[in-house]
Amino acid sequence: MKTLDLPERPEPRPDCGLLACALDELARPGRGAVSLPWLAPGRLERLRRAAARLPFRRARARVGEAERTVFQDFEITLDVPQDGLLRRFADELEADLAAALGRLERPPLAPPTLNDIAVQRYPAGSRGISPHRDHLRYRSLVVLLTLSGRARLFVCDDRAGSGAEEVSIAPGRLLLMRAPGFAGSDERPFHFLDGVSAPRYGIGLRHDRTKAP
Ligand SMILES: O=C(O)CCC(=O)C(=O)O
Ligand SMILES: [Fe+2]
Repeated sequence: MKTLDLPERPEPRPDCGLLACALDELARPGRGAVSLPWLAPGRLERLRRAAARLPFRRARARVGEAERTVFQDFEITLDVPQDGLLRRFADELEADLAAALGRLERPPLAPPTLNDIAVQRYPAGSRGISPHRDHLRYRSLVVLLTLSGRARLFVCDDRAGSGAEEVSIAPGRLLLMRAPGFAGSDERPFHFLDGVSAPRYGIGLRHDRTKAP
């Protein structure tokens, strides 16, 4: 007897109203990052499986000199197939950001092209990443999607981690962080990640001004 595989039930699109609200909230003075629920478990698990197949390498344990040293304890890959699920997610997110920005009276940025995708993997017990600012070449908005795991992300005032405020990176959530050019400011918030108690997969989506759009 033949069995019939039903096509996957289409999942509802994420709510662009929520994304517009989050972008508006991020534009408030003093706000470095915000997070919002974004993907349902089914889609998330498919993305996590696609991420797990990528060729990771260990990140350098320390970058920068002397008091500017940043400690990193994760694996990373930038080798994301152009025709795969992760790139498709980035394309959809570009469209969702454009739609959300279109709803705002005073959009804090032009719709970004997410031309830089990094996938990171942290084992349980990892030390995470110490306080740092993302590179200057990343413009307007940094987006982190958490695919799985348990960890804490904080936005803080300096390299010592003073004034740390936690922003949720529970699986399925999208974290939005300011980058230079957001709301007419050059602000690059310090942030760090620690407390990895279950293996984390996360995707960082950015606009790198040194690459083709
Ligand atoms: O694990 C993440 O999602 C991002 C950590 C981070 O801040 C970075 O790699 O710049
Ligand atoms: Fe970062």
